[in-house]
Amino acid sequence: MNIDRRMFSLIGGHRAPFILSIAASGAAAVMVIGQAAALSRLVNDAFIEKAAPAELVPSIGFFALFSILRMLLGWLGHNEANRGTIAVRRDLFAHLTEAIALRGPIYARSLPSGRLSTTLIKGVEALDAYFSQFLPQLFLALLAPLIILIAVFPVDPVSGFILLGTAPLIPLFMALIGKRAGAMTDRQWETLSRMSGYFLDMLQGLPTLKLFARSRSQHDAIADAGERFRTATMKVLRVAFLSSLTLELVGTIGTAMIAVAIGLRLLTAGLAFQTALFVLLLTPDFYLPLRQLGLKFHAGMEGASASKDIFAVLDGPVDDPEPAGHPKMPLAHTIKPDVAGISRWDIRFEGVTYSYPDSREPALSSLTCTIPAGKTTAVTGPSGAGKSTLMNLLLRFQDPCSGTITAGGRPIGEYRVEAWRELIAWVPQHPFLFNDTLRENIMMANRGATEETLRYAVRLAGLEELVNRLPAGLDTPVGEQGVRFSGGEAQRIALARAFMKDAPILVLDEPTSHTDPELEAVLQRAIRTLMQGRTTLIIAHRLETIRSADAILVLEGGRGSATGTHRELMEGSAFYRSAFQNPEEAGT
Ligand SMILES: Nc1ncnc2c1ncn2[C@@H]1O[C@H](COP(=O)(O)OP(=O)(O)OP(=O)(O)O)[C@@H](O)[C@H]1O
Repeated sequence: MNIDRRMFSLIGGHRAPFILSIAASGAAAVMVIGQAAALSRLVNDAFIEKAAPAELVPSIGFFALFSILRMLLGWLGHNEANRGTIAVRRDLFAHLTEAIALRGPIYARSLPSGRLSTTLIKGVEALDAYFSQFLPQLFLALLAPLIILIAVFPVDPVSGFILLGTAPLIPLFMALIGKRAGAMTDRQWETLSRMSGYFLDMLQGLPTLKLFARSRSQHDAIADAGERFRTATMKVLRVAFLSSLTLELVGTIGTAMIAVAIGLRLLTAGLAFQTALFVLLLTPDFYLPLRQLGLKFHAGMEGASASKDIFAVLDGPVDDPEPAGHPKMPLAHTIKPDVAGISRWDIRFEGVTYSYPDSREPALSSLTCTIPAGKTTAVTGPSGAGKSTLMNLLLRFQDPCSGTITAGGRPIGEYRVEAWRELIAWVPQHPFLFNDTLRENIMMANRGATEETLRYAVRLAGLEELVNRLPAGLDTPVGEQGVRFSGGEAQRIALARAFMKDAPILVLDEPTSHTDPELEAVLQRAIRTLMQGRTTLIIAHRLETIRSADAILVLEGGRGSATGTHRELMEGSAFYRSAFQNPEEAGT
């Protein structure tokens, strides 16, 4: 019946509106009894007792009163269920985005394209229907027939027994159908996720597909996925249709049995007309919530299927709420590196090994090295050597499989992830720009910063001229993923963010693509200013950057093959020598 304890747990602190909704629906069921009682009395008095019109007024009044109350309570129940659902959805969305953020970009990238967005958008939407429609209806289907049964039994036990005998058939059939429908809805959900993935892949890779004349085959793949989704949906709809038909049938047969039994007893005068009418009026309302549950059954199924993906995201690693606490790393550039104690903030990798899931070879293997506090360490090595993996481990986008990374006298895993990341400013090679103004894109690094700090960061990042050229200056929208900026400009925006954050640790991935020499010089100058006095880890591609670093780490095949200064490495590392002996040869 799609009642999942974990789904209930999502309601969390928002039980009140749901309880109110169920109570209102229960009270509406009581009003139905009042309505039936008033109407049966009215008809009996008018046609059997031939009462005077004035004597009918109280029954008419009660009937109107119960009808209005029923309507209002129904509305309240509906409204409260929606209110509760909106609160659950808001919380769920926040938990999901928090869980995804905590797992980091490696996790997001490891999922098939579109899966995460389908979970976030369609999944949460499917749960919406589960909470606002299916769940209240489920309780109503349990409560309303029970209330009606309590009203019918004392006045007509025969009808009471018929109702009692037929009602369990409905959940029984639903459970039988549900078993099969569950697997089908799961398949439908799976094909929907795959289809979204194809769409996203095609949109993102359109230039590549065009260039290799493969857009036709991708089009066919989408058509295939669409067809599979259609087939899966039709199967689900067939079962949904069958289930509501079955429930309708049970309801109709039950009503017919009661009508026949009442008719026979009316003929033999074994039953009063008013009682007979009262029971007959209530019978459709007895089956109604159960039949309506059949209609909402599909929403319940879809919600249950979607919840599997949602829980898979929520069940990810959680940030330990009671870890060593907030690391208080001093801003290295405000302290001279030789001050006693700063070396406590050296970042040490001790026997760190990391293997990607489904990978045979570790990306990093027993790496032991130190990134001295307040100094610049350049990391270099051939493609695939593990440089980005090292950076991701430091940023805690992933955790070592074995070995430890320590800073401030503790393994960094003992700090709260968010608190640790607060210490780091990260300038990736391809920074992400959000579809907002330039100001917001820079301010996101430090929401509380003043306009003066913002202007200062813009100047240090060499963005002043660009800002002056923009139509609305800092308030110019950057467009989706920063379409209006070049790669070099986006890099400088990322540098401005880092200046704004003013964090003691700086992690940078030096851009490999060359902009024009003038801009290049601006970028390099900005990077050098930013690095000053901070604990910097830079994935370096240019000899100039590497030479200016305090220490150089050469990675090869996931292992630290050499460390030292430029001069030492020229002598001691074959890779380093071959890569950098010619000063013009900059890239790695
Ligand atoms: N998400 C992933 N899943 C599986 N293997 C991965 C993943 N990311 C990287 N690898 C593998 O891990 C190894 C190290 O990759 P990494 O990206 O750290 O190298 P890199 O030195 O940064 O390379 P480059 O200079 O080309 O960016 C490579 O063999 C790569 O194929």
